[in-house]
Amino acid sequence: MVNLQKAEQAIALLLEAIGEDPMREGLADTPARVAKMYEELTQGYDMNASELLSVVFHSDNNDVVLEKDIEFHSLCEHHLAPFFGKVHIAYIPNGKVVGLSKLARVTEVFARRLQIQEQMTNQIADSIYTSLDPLGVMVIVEATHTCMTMRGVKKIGTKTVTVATRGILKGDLALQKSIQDLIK
Ligand SMILES: Nc1nc2c(ncn2[C@@H]2O[C@H](COP(=O)(O)OP(=O)(O)OP(=O)(O)O)[C@@H](O)[C@H]2O)c(=O)[nH]1
Ligand SMILES: [Zn+2]
Repeated sequence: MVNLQKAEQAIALLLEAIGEDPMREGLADTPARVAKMYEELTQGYDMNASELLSVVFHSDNNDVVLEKDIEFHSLCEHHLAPFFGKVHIAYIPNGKVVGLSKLARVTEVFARRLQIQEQMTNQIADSIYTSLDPLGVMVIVEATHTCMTMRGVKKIGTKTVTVATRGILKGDLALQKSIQDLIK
């Protein structure tokens, strides 16, 4: 849970630090707004992935299930700058499948935190691998980091791609390739 009062004080201090007057008309409500925004952007800390993935359905299918192009927004833990893009989640069921919306919800659980992209990718893969006990999981995340585009090296157009594989997908390059082809 975010301590809203503390967050408001911090934002007012930040405004002062950059030479602004936090009491001027346009900024008077800004500390409260920004505190609420951080509450929303970090609500993943209060969400539980294994609870979300506890409602499963029996299925004899053991071919790939892919939910692709799940959009996400997160905050990089180094600069508190947004990074955003798409998550693609593939898994090979082993008797259990989960409602498709839950894959998007699991993405929210881990995106709505201070993150680095590699860790977010691994956390999504691990939660599905642990909760569904599938034969394999592959998670691919493609993102733009505003800490690299609007500041620092300012390399507009750069994308970061991270991959996490679990189970039989770890060593099976042919299966990995067929999932990548489905994503294209
Ligand atoms: N591996 C990884 N690095 C990230 C991620 N988000 C931001 N970074 C990087 O974190 C690094 C932090 O580097 P520092 O040298 O401590 O910070 P900095 O001086 O602000 O670095 P510059 O961005 O190069 O100006 C930068 O290279 C960022 O590009 C992420 O999700 N994963
Ligand atoms: Zn950053």
